[in-house]
Amino acid sequence: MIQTACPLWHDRAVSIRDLLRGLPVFARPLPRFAPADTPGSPDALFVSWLAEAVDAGVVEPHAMTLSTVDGDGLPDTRVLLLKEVDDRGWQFATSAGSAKGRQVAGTAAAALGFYWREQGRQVRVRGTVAALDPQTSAADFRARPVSSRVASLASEQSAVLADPPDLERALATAEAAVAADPDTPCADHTVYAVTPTSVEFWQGDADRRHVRLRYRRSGDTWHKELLWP
Ligand SMILES: Cc1cc2nc3c(=O)[nH]c(=O)nc-3n(C[C@H](O)[C@H](O)[C@H](O)COP(=O)(O)O)c2cc1C
Repeated sequence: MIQTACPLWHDRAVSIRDLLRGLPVFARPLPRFAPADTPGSPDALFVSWLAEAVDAGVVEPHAMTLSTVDGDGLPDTRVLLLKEVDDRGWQFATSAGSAKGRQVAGTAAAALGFYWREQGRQVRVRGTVAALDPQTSAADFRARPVSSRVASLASEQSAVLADPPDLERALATAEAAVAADPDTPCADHTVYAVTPTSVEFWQGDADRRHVRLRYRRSGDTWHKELLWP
C-alpha cells in the first residue's frame, strides 16, 4: 500500500465545493484586446501574445496542453513545451514510442492549449499533426542539455515501470553512452508539427465580457470571426 503524508481533505472545515466556489477568478488587472487591430495570420498574433506573456513574467509561457485521440476514439491530454512556431507549424518534441507518439501515428489530429493566467489569456490551436524530417529531430536532440539527452535515451516513455531500479540502470547506461560519445543519437526523439486549421485567442475579463477571436483557415487564406463569450 502506498503511504502518503498528504493531509486528508475531510479533516478540513470547508467542503471542496465551497472552497472551489470561493476561489477568485480574473480578479487582477488584465490586458485589453482589440480584435480589430490584429494581423492577418494567427502565427503573428500568437508570437506577439507570447512576447507579451514573457514580458509580463508569465511562468513557463511555452507550456501547453497537447490533446490527441487514442485508437478507441478517447481523448488524451498532457503538458508539453512549445519548441518553435514557423511555416512548418507549431512544434513540440517527444518520444515517437510514447503514448502520444502512437496516438498521433494512428490519428493525425491534435489540439494545443495555452493558458497565461497572469494575463487571463487562452489560445487554442486545432489541426493536423505530423513528424518533421529526421534531420530536424536529430538537430533538436543534439541541441538539448546533456541531462535531457540522457533522460531521453534512457526512457521508454509511457511504458509501465514495473521495477523502479530499471530506470536507474537505464539512466546509468545512457549516461555512460553520452560520456563516451556526446553525439549519441536517439532515434525515438521526434519533432512534430501541428498545422492549424483554426486558432482561437481568448481574452478574459473580470465582468465576463470575454473577447474571443477565431482564425479559420480555408485553403491558403485565414478568415477572422468573433465568437460569443
Ligand atoms: C511543464 C511540462 C513540460 C513538459 N514538456 C514535455 C516535453 O516537451 N516533451 C515531452 O515528451 N514531455 C513533456 N512533459 C511530460 C508530459 O506531460 C508527459 O508526461 C509525457 O510526455 C508522457 O506523455 P504520454 O504518456 O501521453 O505520451 C512535460 C510536462 C510538464 C508538466
